[in-house]
Amino acid sequence: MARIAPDPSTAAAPPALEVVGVSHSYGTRKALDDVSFTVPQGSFTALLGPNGAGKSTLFSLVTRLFNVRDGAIRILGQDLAERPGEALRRLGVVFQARTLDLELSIRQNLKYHAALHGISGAAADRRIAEILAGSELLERLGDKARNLSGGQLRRVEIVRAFMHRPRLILLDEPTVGLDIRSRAEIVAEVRRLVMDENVSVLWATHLIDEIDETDRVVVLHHGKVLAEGLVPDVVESESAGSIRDAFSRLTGLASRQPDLEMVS
Ligand SMILES: Nc1ncnc2c1ncn2[C@@H]1O[C@H](COP(=O)(O)OP(=O)(O)OP(=O)(O)O)[C@@H](O)[C@H]1O
Repeated sequence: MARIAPDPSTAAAPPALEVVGVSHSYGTRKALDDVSFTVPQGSFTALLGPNGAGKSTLFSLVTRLFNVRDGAIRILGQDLAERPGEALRRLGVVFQARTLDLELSIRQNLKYHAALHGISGAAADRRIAEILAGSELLERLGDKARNLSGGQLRRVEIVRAFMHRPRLILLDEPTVGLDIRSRAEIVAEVRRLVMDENVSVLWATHLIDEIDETDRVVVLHHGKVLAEGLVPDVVESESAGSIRDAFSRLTGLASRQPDLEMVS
């Protein structure tokens, strides 16, 4: 596997996320096979893999929906099995499936989540105003979630994930099912929040066009990590012309497709 050395400037801090030798099976089907990678602090790391690569399984393990039976996962140095409370307190998650209560207003959805993290009414209102400064969603806070578009609902879920000031954000294919404009808005919004709040991101996607030249990328295929590193380094190590080309060389999947939706 092509594994590129991490940026030395971040080497001293514990990684935001460390996945070490993690395997997971559903019955006899191995979904993750000895998976190891890191998300350095302050990085935007794309977890790139086609449908069925194992991305959601990995997210289920990091969020403790499933127990880690083989290997270890650490969030900012805290072992998920040994100190789950400490580790999960620093984590914000946007799952693939929609999880807002459609009968509650946007404000109620955000404040309910804040309350679960011990953030009281006035502090939660201040935090909402802070995250949504300059966004048209500020004017929609009193609207029921059911009256928002799919792209707006996704953006509210992203805001919700940031409410308790996590240090690491996981997003599991957050733009699935959205049109091109909404997708671009969401990618831009997350990148802006990452800069403003100095958080680390693991962004699972099968869409190569969501990956930026400055990102780190972890290529996952059939439950195995095939490459890990900054995009230019992965491209170079595969003697490829682009990350799409590098992905194609690593996985043997065709690179002409606009995305990887149809391959697995
Ligand atoms: N509950 C389950 N029972 C059995 N097999 C499962 C289950 N969930 C996932 N799998 C299998 O595990 C493998 C990895 O699936 P996973 O959903 O983690 O991949 P993914 O990269 O998230 O794909 P997608 O983008 O389609 O969600 C696939 O072969 C899938 O069929």
